[in-house]
Amino acid sequence: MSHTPLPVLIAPSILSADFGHLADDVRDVVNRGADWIHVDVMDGRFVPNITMGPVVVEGIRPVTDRPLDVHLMIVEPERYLEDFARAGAERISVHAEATPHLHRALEMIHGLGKLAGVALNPSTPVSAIYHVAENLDLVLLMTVNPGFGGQSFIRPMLTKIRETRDWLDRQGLTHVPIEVDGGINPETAKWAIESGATVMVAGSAIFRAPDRTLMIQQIRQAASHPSVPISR
Ligand SMILES: O=C(CO)[C@@H](O)[C@H](O)COP(=O)(O)O
Ligand SMILES: [Fe+2]
Repeated sequence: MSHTPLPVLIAPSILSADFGHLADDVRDVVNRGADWIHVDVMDGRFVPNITMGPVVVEGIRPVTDRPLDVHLMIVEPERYLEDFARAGAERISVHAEATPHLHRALEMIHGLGKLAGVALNPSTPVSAIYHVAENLDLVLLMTVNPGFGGQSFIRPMLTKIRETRDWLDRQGLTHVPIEVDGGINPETAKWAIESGATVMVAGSAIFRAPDRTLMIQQIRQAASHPSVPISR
């Protein structure tokens, strides 16, 4: 199966930014090459952590013209879609596990004029999105268990990335990117890109890098370097 021609995009997760200087950190990663800004919304119910809501999206919206990529890790996401759309999200991803009405949630996002993504936990099979093929602008595959930054990439997710890419391509959805989220660094990005993902979310790797420009470049170009065996 040939690799998708979609460009590799870098989406720094502001979960690892300095919240006391959030605008400065957003500006900084944009100036250093970020394509999207990834916003992790957690409610303390879907995941065991509480982070930020629409006011933060609204606060960073004027800071950059880069797309704000909102990842909702909240139960009943339908209740808040309008708030995030109004706050300035460009894309909104909801977890398949967080709503019994996934199709409706995606239609709501489109009705608000936004791009719709579905996020899947590591344990959720790709078949969870079969019924919403026509409603997808993005598939977000968690490569850690959601809830926290700084965790290690779960390697068996590489098979799931490949399975998802093959399924999307078979549906004629070659334009729909796969975003990977969790434990992304230049090494894991290489594996993920070679498996068919093109949007790299990275929080700790970018915000804690001594040289953020270099880190963004290394993640973007990860797959251009010679293969090394995946160590076990
Ligand atoms: O959605 C999540 C975590 O649930 C992510 O977006 C993390 O924020 C990624 O952080 P790193 O693993 O890159 O540090
Ligand atoms: Fe995320």
